[in-house]
Amino acid sequence: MGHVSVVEHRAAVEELLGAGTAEPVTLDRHAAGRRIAADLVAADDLPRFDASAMDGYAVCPGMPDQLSYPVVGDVPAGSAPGFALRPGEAARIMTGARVPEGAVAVVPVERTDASPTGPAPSRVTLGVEPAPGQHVRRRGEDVTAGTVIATAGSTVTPALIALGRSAGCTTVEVHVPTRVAVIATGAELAPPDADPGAGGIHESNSDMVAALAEAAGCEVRRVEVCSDEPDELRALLDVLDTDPEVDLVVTTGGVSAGAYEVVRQVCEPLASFAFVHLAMQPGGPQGLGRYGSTPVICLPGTPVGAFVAFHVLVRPALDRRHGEPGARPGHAAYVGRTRRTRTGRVQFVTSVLHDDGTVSSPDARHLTALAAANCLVEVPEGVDQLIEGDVVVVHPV
Ligand SMILES: Nc1nc2c(c(=O)[nH]1)N[C@H]1C(S)=C(S)[C@@H](COP(=O)(O)OP(=O)(O)OC[C@H]3O[C@@H](n4cnc5c(N)ncnc54)[C@H](O)[C@@H]3O)O[C@H]1N2
Ligand code: MOO
Repeated sequence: MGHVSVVEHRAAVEELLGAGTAEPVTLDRHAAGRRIAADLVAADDLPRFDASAMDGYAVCPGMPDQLSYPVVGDVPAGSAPGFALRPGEAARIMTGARVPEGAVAVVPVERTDASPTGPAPSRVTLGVEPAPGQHVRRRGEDVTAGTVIATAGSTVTPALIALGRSAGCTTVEVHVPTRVAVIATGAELAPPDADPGAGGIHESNSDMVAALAEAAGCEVRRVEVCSDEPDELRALLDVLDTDPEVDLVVTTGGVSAGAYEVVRQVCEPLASFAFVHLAMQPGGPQGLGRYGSTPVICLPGTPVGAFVAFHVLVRPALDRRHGEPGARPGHAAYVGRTRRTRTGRVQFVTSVLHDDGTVSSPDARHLTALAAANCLVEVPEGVDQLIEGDVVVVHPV
């Protein structure tokens, strides 16, 4: 095992995963939440034409104080008025309908002597003198064709679906989720519905890692649990390597120094693989490489180690592939009892960031602390204790 820093290993994971791809998808509800890969440009003006904002009368005053008009037409929404208003004329018009050429303003029906229902009258008298442009939504006043309405890196939201569709866009270019297979390894692992027996344990990593991958925008294609038999793992990896719908395999367990480290036994002989013990705790033992042509990332078996390693080492590479800005580390003042930490390695302490901006690391153990945590406090290699008031680096999880 070589000695590699967290930063170096994170870069190696990024290099192994490479850049992501993009695809056009229909701009519909299924696109909501997708990360946009290329600027989205309005295909049409919005509104597409000068449109009425009210049910009422479009008027073309013949003189400044004209209140009484002959009604020369009726324009329901969806129709194209086949006439132009001449000075002194009015037309009945509905909200959203295209205003006839010549119209200067729209007067709501409530401000006239006309009935809101029934056939259009032959004359209408206004209760107010309209201001020019009143209640007319001008063509392109919201957005004009060719304008960027969403930039690469932003997300498809329900509001963007409304804007994009209204502006005539039918598709949007989005990042393609990385398709992931997860394999938890270990002879001791019993599925949730099985009795673990005397030496077995309840298996948990497979679905934890799968859920972490989904939270990182991946599509999880397979979730497997494999024994410590090298042939079984090999057979599984062979299948996944020939599956064109798997971009990445993440394994857990079998990477440390024991006699039955199935992941190392199968992968370490392969030229592209490297197994290392990072100066990081938890999650120190790590491996990566290609099985055939498929990138494989090997996380340690301890659930807390696998969780932390996923966050610290794998998530940034996935974020990059998916065009995600990624959660930025912050700073917070440590509160609570003095906590001893081990030097010689970077430690990621499961912690709670409070609303007042302070952070504490409850003295709970392992998975209890992980389940209660909303962040990891990064303790640098040379630091041997956390004291109240210390300003620490905090990674949201
Ligand atoms: N002699 C040494 N022993 C160990 C070292 C070392 O450097 N020298 N490193 C320790 C560290 S740190 C870690 S982390 C673990 C990593 O070990 P493995 O990746 O080989 O994982 P396993 O041995 O398979 O399992 C470790 C632990 O986690 C439990 N586990 C495993 N998989 C699951 C699962 N899917 N669901 C729930 N729990 C799981 C497993 O039962 C073990 O208790 O090695 C240390 N040892
Ligand atoms: O590196 Mo391990 O137990 O500390 O996850």
